[in-house]
Amino acid sequence: MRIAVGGDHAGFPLKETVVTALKRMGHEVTDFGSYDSNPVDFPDITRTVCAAVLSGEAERAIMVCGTGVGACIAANKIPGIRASVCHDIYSAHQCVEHDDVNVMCVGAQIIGPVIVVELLESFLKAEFSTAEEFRRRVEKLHEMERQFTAPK
Ligand SMILES: O=C(CO)[C@H](O)[C@H](O)[C@H](O)COP(=O)(O)O
Repeated sequence: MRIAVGGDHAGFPLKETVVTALKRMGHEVTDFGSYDSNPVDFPDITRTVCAAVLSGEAERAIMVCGTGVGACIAANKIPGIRASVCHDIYSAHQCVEHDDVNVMCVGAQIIGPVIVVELLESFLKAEFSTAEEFRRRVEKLHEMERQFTAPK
């Protein structure tokens, strides 16, 4: 799978683990930084990573910040992105199966290099259910994006 990865300064060390693990699993990885621990604002990297998903350059994305929360808020501002913070294995696959999540956000200040690899495996193996109720609910998310997106 083609995966976009990004993170801020707080996420940088764990992002390196994420990139290495994804490549080892055989995924095609685009690393959008940051590339060191110098302070960077999470909305800037999140915007770039999510743009790669929306353009089709990447099928899914992983964002790493301190808690995963800031990146998740930023990603969910972008129509077409469904992001979730996932720090447990059940959420990591259920969020795809039920909610068609395309960006998983994790916190480097919350979890470590062992759990993050299991989260990646769980998230990337999962597929969106064909069940009508889940399709209907995600379609309602699209309707909300259209309703609340300000006209330009
Ligand atoms: O977790 C985050 C946002 O939800 C960020 O990655 C930062 O860790 C957090 O905002 C703290 O910022 P700082 O500049 O590292 O103090």
